[in-house]
Formats: sequence, C-alpha cells, structure tokens
Amino acid sequence: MDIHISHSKKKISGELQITGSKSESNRLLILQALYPSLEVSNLSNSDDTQVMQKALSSREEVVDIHHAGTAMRFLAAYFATREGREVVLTGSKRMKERPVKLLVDALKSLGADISYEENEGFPPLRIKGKKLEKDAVRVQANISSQYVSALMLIAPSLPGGLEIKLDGQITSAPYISMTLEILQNAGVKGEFKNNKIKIQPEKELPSKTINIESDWSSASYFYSIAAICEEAELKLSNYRKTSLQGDSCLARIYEHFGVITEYLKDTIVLRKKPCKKPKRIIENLQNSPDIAQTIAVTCLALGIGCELSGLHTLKIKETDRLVALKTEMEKFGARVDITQDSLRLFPVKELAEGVSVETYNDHRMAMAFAPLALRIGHRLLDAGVVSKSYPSFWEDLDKLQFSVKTVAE
Ligand SMILES: O=C(O)C1=C[C@@H](OP(=O)(O)O)[C@@H](O)[C@H](O)C1
Ligand SMILES: C=C(OP(=O)(O)O)C(=O)O
Repeated sequence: MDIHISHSKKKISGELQITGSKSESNRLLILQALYPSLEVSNLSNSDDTQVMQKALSSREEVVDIHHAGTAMRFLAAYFATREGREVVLTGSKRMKERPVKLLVDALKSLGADISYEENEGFPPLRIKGKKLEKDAVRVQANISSQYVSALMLIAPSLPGGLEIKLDGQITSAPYISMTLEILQNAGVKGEFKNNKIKIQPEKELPSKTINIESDWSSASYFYSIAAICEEAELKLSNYRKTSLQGDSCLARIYEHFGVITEYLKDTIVLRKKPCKKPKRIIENLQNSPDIAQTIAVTCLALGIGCELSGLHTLKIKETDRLVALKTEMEKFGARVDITQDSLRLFPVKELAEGVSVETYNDHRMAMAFAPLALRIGHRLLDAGVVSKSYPSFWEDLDKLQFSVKTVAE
C-alpha cells in the first residue's frame, strides 16, 4: 500500500492508546512459556509479538519469525533448551542477513546443538533442543544486546542458573537492564554489575500478572509531531515516568524542540508551545538506537542540523538505516553525511516537493517520515510496514486529522 500523507492544521490535539511495548511483550512471552504461572496484560498487537506467540505454540518443524529480531534471538536460546524438540528457525530475506553467530557460539559453549542451514553465522538455524548443564558463558556485547537478553531469558530455567560475562563495549544497554528488571518483577533473583550478569535458577515462579507499559519507541512519532507543529497537546495512555524502556529518554531529548512531558497517573501529556528553535541537536544514541530515525526526520522538518552518534547497530537492523536515512532525506534537498556509526544532517530551509519516500521493509522508516507531512505533503511507499511494531499507526494519525490517502502503486 502506497499512501500520500499531508496535514494542514497548525494545532494538534488528541488522546491515543498505543499498543504495549514489543520488547517487553516478547521477553514476557518467553518467560511465560518457561513459567506458565505468569500472566501478562496489555500485550503488544505488533506483528513481531504475533510471530513470537505463533512460534511458541507451533508444533511444526519450520518456525518462521519473518522480520522480528527479538523473536529470532530469543527463540534461538529458548529452542536450544527444549529437550527432544528439533526446529528450523528461519525468517525473512533480511533476517537471513542479520548476524546471529555470537549468540549461537555462546549457546554452543553451553552445550547447545545448533547448525546453520544456509550461510555460516546467519539464520536459518537448525536447533536440536537439549538439556544445557553449564552455568557460565561469555558473549560479545557490542553488536546486539539481544544476544545477551536471549541468554538471560533462559538463564533461570537452567539447573544452576547462569553467569554471563560481557566482552567489549556494551551496546543498547537499557535493553539488558529491561530484561533483568522483567526477570526480577517475575520473581527471579539476578544482578548486573561490572560487565557480569548473574541469574539464579528457579524451578517455579509465583502466579502473577505483569502489566506491559505502552511502547515508547512508538511514542517517538508523536513527540516528533508535537515538535514539528506550532502548538500541540497529546495524551498518550499507559506510560509511566519510571519506565523499563530506554527510549523513554525521548522526554528529555524532545525538550530541545520545546516539547514538555507532563506525567499524570499512567498517562503522559505532550505539550508544545511556540519556542525558539535550537541551531542543531547533538546526541549519542548508543542506548536508544530505535529513535534515531525519528530525531533525524524531526530535525529535517524543522530545518535544524543534527549530529547523531553511537549508531553502529543501525546497519544491521530491518534495513541499513544509515544509508536509508541519507537516501530519503536527501530527496527533500538536505545534505546528509554518514559514517559507520554516525549521521550528520545539514539544515535545509526549503524542502523539495513531490517526494516519494521508500521504506525498505522498515516500519521505522515509514513512521519516522510521517510527521514530516506537517511541513510538506509526500508519498510513503509500502506504508503497511508499520505493522511490525504498530499496526494501528495510520488510524491513529487519522485521529489527529492527518490526511492519509491510498494512491495507485
Ligand atoms: O531487546 C530488544 O527488545 C531490542 C534491542 C535493540 O536491538 P540491539 O540490541 O540489536 O540494538 C532494539 O534496537 C530492538 O528494537 C529491540
Ligand atoms: C530493530 C528493531 O527490531 P528487531 O531488532 O527486534 O527486529 C526495531 O524495532 O527497530
């Protein structure tokens, strides 16, 4: 589905209920499979969570998780521990290009039986489930935090628990803390100190319902909308000031653009008042890579420069997000310089008209460029990609009076 998106109002107000965090949901689904006494509420309705649910209930040999990185990494660890079960864990064409070797090596060092069906180091994986007896492992933590979280999630189900030593500079660290806090909330004892994680074994966990906070990465698009329009008041429900999600740092970052967050009980209110624009934004996003696209496009819309660093993981996500951002922002007339781990946008006053934005099977490309419609109408190609994390995104924009029209492909 290709769309044309535009908006003509200067002031935006509305109330939205965004679906549950996909990161929290996919961790809790693995834990629930290991400990059925756990219940969850406000589970994400994203494709990534649906493929995880389907994979966990499937009895088939081939388990296909499409584009879902967390499902690939977390399920590789989970199936490695399922005695007597053999699966081929596969995914989309892009998933077969996303590396998984460091996790597979760590699992093999614990005794797992995993082999590559196509290319060494990449999915699909053939996994023959076994009882894993060892209780210590090392893993490199500078490529993806998902490898670490995957090991942590199976850790309490191993007979002696697990000590995980992290080598290298840790990337996306808040996601590791999120995994630990979710384990602790569920009743598992564990700690994370000085590059060492220790998780205690647990045969059973107490019956408990865990409520999932709504998704902060998805909230980023509304921060961007608030920043770009002249006045805004947006209420987003099921968000907390103390969040497990690192992307809640948005509230601080968007203050640079004049967006103030008020925390009510279980709801946030984003307000934008007319303000003086900053010259440029400088941020290291090593802890929150998923909001890089949102921030870059906010700056493009406002005619502000930005220097974003800590972005080395963007190259191995749904697409090479650094190249995708450069290509698409330059269509609007901007100059964008990228390196292996950074992006620099030079401000542009007049944005080009009649642009078609490619989305590269990447939900965040579509959602990050949508708020730009407040400055200039444009086309977004394959806009249905948003369902990876936020299936009702376009309906929610409609509630905020964006004009979203399907166009002939
Ligand atoms: O653990 C998680 O839920 C995630 C970790 C991050 O990945 P990396 O650790 O690979 O950067 C993030 O980009 C992804 O969207 C979700
Ligand atoms: C990178 C992402 O997801 P994953 O790695 O889980 O596919 C994302 O949602 O931006």
